[in-house]
Amino acid sequence: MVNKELANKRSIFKVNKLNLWYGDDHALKDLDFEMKENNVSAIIGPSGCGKSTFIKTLNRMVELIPSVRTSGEILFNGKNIFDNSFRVEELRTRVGMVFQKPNPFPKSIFENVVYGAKIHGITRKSHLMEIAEASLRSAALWDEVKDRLNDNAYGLSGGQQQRLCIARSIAIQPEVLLMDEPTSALDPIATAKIEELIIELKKEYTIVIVTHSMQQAARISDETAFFLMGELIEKGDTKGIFTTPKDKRTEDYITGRFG
Ligand SMILES: Nc1ncnc2c1ncn2[C@@H]1O[C@H](COP(=O)(O)OP(=O)(O)OP(=O)(O)O)[C@@H](O)[C@H]1O
Repeated sequence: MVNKELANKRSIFKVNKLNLWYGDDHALKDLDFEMKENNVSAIIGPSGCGKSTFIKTLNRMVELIPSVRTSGEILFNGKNIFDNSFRVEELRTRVGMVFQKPNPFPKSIFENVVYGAKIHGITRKSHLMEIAEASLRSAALWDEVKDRLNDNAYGLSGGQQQRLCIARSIAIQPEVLLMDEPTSALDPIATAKIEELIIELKKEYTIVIVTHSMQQAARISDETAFFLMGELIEKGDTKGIFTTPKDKRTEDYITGRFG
């Protein structure tokens, strides 16, 4: 069944025939993938199938590894991110990333959130304070930290640190948030908070989340993509993928026959 609401949404990323090699290792194979605005896409698949590589390609972070070579195109708002005219700094500003392990800087909570804004030349204290408050509110952390903004971020719990990292990403107003297993280092309560936050954030952002938890993909994503050995086997409406997968390999994976 064609999801009409989804079909009417604007395309943020359109990936055409993407291949990626680490030296001789062919890690992504002929991927086609489309991502619509204000949607949560979950990427699932067994270890080593290329999930992290794929999302790190979307903001060209993967190119920090010298052996990487790519072919194909990734259109971001219609422009190929591999074109020489596309500035990688701009791409990474508009496509933020949150990692598996929370990685705050060894600075105060406030300095963590406004780090990107300062790099972009904002210096006025009142403006930085506005950015910090808005970002921390969006990341559902404001109430917990508003009285200790000058404390070191390392004093926060793991779940709070992860929400701080989300606030830091939001502070530079990206369009897309890439999340690489953002709850795998967290307990169930902190995980539930991040999941609620993701559902709230999709009103303003387009989100791609890599997850090993199929329950998590089912709870929070609109679309799910199943990767296997560098190939995109199947992608579609999350409910459809989990109830009536088209490919036998997807079915085997979601029913726990391998992975
Ligand atoms: N820096 C690297 N250098 C060389 N090969 C790499 C590098 N990173 C990943 N690979 C290889 O690329 C393939 C895909 O790895 P990737 O980390 O993207 O998979 P994944 O699905 O995210 O795995 P996991 O679920 O375990 O995190 C694997 O064969 C891996 O060994």
